[in-house]
Amino acid sequence: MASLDNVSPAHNQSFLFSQMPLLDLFFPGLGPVTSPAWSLLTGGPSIYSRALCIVGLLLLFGNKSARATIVSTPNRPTVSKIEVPYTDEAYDMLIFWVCSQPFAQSARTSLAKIDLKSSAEPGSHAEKKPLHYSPCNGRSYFWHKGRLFVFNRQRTLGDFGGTREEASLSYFGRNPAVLRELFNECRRFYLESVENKTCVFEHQLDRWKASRSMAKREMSTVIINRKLKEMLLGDVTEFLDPKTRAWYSKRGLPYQRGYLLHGPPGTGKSSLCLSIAGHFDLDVYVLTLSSLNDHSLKTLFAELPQHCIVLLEDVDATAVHRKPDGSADPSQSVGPDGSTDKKVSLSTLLNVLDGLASSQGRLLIMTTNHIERLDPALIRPGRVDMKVELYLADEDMINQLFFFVYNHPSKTNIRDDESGRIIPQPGEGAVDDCELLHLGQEFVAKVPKLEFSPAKILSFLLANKHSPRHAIANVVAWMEKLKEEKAKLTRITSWALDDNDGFGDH
Ligand SMILES: Nc1ncnc2c1ncn2[C@@H]1O[C@H](COP(=O)(O)OP(=O)(O)OP(=O)(O)O)[C@@H](O)[C@H]1O
Repeated sequence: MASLDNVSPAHNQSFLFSQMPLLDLFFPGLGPVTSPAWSLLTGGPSIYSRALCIVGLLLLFGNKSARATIVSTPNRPTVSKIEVPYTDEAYDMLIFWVCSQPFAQSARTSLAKIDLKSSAEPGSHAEKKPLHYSPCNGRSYFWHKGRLFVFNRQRTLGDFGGTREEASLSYFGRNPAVLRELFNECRRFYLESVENKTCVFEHQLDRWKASRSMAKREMSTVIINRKLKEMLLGDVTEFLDPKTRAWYSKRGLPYQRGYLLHGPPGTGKSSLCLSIAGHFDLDVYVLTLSSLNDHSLKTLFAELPQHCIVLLEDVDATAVHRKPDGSADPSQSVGPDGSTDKKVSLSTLLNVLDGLASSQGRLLIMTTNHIERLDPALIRPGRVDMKVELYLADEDMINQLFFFVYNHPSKTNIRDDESGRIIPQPGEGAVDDCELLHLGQEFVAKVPKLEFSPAKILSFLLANKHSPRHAIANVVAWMEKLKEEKAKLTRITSWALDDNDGFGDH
């Protein structure tokens, strides 16, 4: 790939001469004038000014056909074009590829954003918040594999104060296969960049949009009851088996499966969902019911791809109302604060979950801290096929969490070639396997069972990650502190309630 802007003058010149027969093909009559013009053009400061020179020369000296070509470019039928809607993942593929190309760096109009994906090391003030530029609101001309293309991206003000974007890729030729080949290249480039990552999609109005991609979370990093984990993995594996799909299809059943992950905060519900996505290489589509209405919910379900996870987090927080006669209220749902301005009705939610408008092969994962608050219709078999309860840490989980922190694979892999023993890592307070086993037992003995969430224990261990002995020495004091904080919080809450009551009495 080469842009007119980003090649050294000498190289640029020879490169451009190699393109001249091609220019002749698309701009009949251009050949005789290009030769002296190239030397002028290759020294120009930007692609824009060079493009202007070309246009000027053609209009001045070109024959009738060349002038006509310029005037109607690039909307003439001699130009092939692919348009890409903003809300499609193809848009991300194109923009991602474009931004990696040299011509993007010299675009005259760009969109500047903080580069959230930058892997720059924190610390240096000068390198904080690096910027990322992408061509915008204008045409960029570029050469790719000996052909001239045009990238065009327009941002306009959309409905409700938002921005609308659209992009297109054009090619000076009639063969659409050339454009498709380039687009395929964009697709491959994009897919390579998200390999070993889990892509998360969120909705903007009633369209899905890729919001982030994150490193796949390994199943082994989520510490839950081992049998439960095996059962869950087995169930998903069987569901995603192509034979199961055929089985569903023969019986005319919607090919989809629902899971409810429930349990106290910090027990790993969201983490488990992400690790399932990582393990089975599925993308996650996050639904936020509170920002949707019936119509957008239906549209979003209709636009789900095959084989994906739909995640409905904290589903109790947007409980949907029933009518007094017990049927699902078609017009209202209630937010956690009791307000009735949310617009997804229970009946519509149940319908979309039943799969009438849904994709084939979707896994629905709902999470909640309060299963008792959910409408029974929402979690009846067929809509939720498996309920997975996650607990506060029991003995086995405390032990697993301890080993997860101090015996991480990255450390155990570093072994002495001859003895096979772990080589202590400097500054890590490293201990050998046997000692770690004893320390683990000591730690487990000090922590009460089913009292702390895995999130809390993990956070404590991470604060002591360099030394398991420190963790053991500090764990009792840590638990005392947590208890004190909890008691303080309870006092404040009851004081606030008493105060409110007292105020109300007056
Ligand atoms: N069982 C677990 N195994 C490993 N890490 C866990 C586990 N539970 C929680 N964590 C860690 O604690 C943090 C919070 O976990 P997560 O958000 O998955 O919990 P949750 O149950 O979804 O919480 P909430 O109900 O508050 O949304 C994450 O950093 C996660 O890595």
